[in-house]
Order: sequence, then C-alpha cells, then structure tokens
Amino acid sequence: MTSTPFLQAISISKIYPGAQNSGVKETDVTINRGKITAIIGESGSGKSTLLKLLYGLLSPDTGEVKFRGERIWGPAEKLIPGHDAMKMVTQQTDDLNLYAKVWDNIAIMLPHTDLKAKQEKTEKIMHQLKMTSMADKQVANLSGGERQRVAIARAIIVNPEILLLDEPFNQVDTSFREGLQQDIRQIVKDTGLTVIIVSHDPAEVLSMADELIVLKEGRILEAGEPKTLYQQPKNLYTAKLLTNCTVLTNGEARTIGLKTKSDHVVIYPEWIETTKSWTHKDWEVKQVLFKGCYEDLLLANKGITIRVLNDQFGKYKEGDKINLKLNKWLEY
Ligand SMILES: Nc1ncnc2c1ncn2[C@@H]1O[C@H](COP(=O)(O)OP(=O)(O)OP(=O)(O)O)[C@@H](O)[C@H]1O
Repeated sequence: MTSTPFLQAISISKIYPGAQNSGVKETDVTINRGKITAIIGESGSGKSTLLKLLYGLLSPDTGEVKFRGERIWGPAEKLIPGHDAMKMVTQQTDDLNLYAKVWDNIAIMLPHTDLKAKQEKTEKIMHQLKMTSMADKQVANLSGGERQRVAIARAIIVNPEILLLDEPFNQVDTSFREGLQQDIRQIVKDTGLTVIIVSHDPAEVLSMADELIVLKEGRILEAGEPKTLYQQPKNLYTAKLLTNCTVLTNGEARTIGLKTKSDHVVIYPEWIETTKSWTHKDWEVKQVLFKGCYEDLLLANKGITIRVLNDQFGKYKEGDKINLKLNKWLEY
C-alpha cells in the first residue's frame, strides 16, 4: 500500500504573461513531513514562484498541488488562497502592527478565548526564538532583522503543519542568523513541523536543510541530501551554487597538468594541499584573504587562478612561490 504524499506538486507550471522564460516549467515536487527542504538556484531561477505555487498564492497554469492528498486551491478558485495548515513568511513584514508591542503582535495570532493558554503559548514561542527581551518593544522601533523574527514567531505560534520561508533571514545579522536557524531546527525536531525554505546562502541551506531542491531556469535540475549534493553534485551549476569553487576549462586544466577529456574541472578550496617544501614551486600567492577561522589564498600559475582554503595562519604571504597538490576534483 502506498501512503499519500505529505505535500506534492504534480506537473505544475506557471509562466508569467508576456514573459516566456519566466516562472516554473512543468515540475513534480514531493515534500516530506517533518523535514526542512531548501529550494536553491540562481537569481530568477523560479524559487519564489515555486514556493508561491506550493502555498497556493499563485494558481498554476498546469498541474496541481496536493496537501495530504487534498487539492490546494489558488487565488483563482478561493478568496483566501492556500491551506489553513500552512504559513508563509517572506522578506516583507508588512502585516506587523508597527504601533503595537512585539508581544501583542505575536499574541494576537491566538484566539482570545483562553487567556491563560494565550499567555503561556506566547511566552513559550518568544522563549524558543530567544525574543523575550524584545517583548515590550514597539515594532516601529525594531530593525529589519528583528521584524523578520517577529514575523517568524507569528507564523509558528499558530502551529502550522508547514512553514514556508522566502529568504526569511536576509536582514538578520550573522550572529543572530545562526541562532535563529538552530532554533527553527529545534522546533522542527520537537514538533514535527515541515519547513520549506528559499535561500541564497549556501552555508544556510547546507547546515539547515535535510533535503535540497536545485532549480535552474524554472526546472528542477537535481535534488537530494545536502552532503551528497555538496560532495557529488551531478551538475556544474549545483557545485557553483554550493561553494565558491574554482572552475577550469579543459584547456586550463590541461595547462596545469590535469589529464581530462571533460569540458570543465571543478576544484573545491578544501581539496588542495599547499606546501613550500616540494621542489617545483609553480604557484605564486597573489592574495591572502583573512576569513576569520581560515584564510583564502588566491594562487596563480600560467595565467590560471585557484582558490585554496588555508588554516595555517601566516604560513604564506603575497609573492611567495609555493606548490600545490590536488586531492580531488570533479569533471563535467
Ligand atoms: N509577476 C511577474 N511577471 C513577470 N515575470 C515574473 C514575475 N515574477 C517573476 N517573474 C520572472 O520569473 C522568473 C522567476 O522569478 P522568481 O521570483 O520565482 O525567481 P527567484 O529564483 O525567486 O529569483 P530571486 O532569487 O532573484 O528572488 C524570473 O525571470 C522573473 O523575472
């Protein structure tokens, strides 16, 4: 017996009028319950369109979206599109009441019938998202990132089964961002919430998601677990999305001694060993970029530049002649 998929899009497409290469081309998507699925792709690849189709905010030109086997109606068929079990948070936080306190903005999402439950639940969500100190602040006085956190709390407090997030952390600064990602992961673990997130940030999707969907020009190029997609991407496009790697043409790869028949060779910065001690010192250190817990070295040889991750601080300086060994590379 096959079980009904949790959320499923069947042959959905949406081409915006007058813009032939826009939107999403016929696509099937299955979203698993209690998992975080991240939709990634370059700008304009259709990420937001796909999210809106899954949510029911856009009506598909073809196909349908089903939640637990039940059709999600779009705006063409239903006054308030979507499904009650879903909540979406976007970069816009327009629906916040600027003149009310953070607490009230969150508590108002709950019914006014059981005040004790309302109080306890609001406290709990504010605690879970580490927002307790913001409770009495007026939303008008909050930063963009703080408002995004309020919007996320408002969405989660009503216990949706699916939370859809469209670049929800883009205004949250790095230190809070990681904390918020961990908090959401914890909520997913504790409650079985299903999250679908659109993000540009490779570090975010790799650490947060259980499943990645890679979109290119409105179509799914590949999908899978972050670790697999990172280590063995089937496409050059995916590798470039997930890491700041070096991409060499066949000619360039041959110039530095790689015997390959493929059009492209991809080298991740952590797959390269460097040393000053081997006899051939063909590579010149062009730049040393301090990145906090590591350095980025830009090395040049015969007009080819390679990016290398180095955790031996101060070992190399600009102008040094060194050698390198490639431990792994991918061919496309
Ligand atoms: N309302 C619209 N009318 C016409 N074209 C649109 C409309 N909305 C989006 N598009 C086009 O459809 C394509 C996909 O847009 P979408 O916003 O889904 O991409 P995205 O991957 O989310 O992009 P970004 O990362 O830049 O937000 C783009 O080429 C975009 O220009």
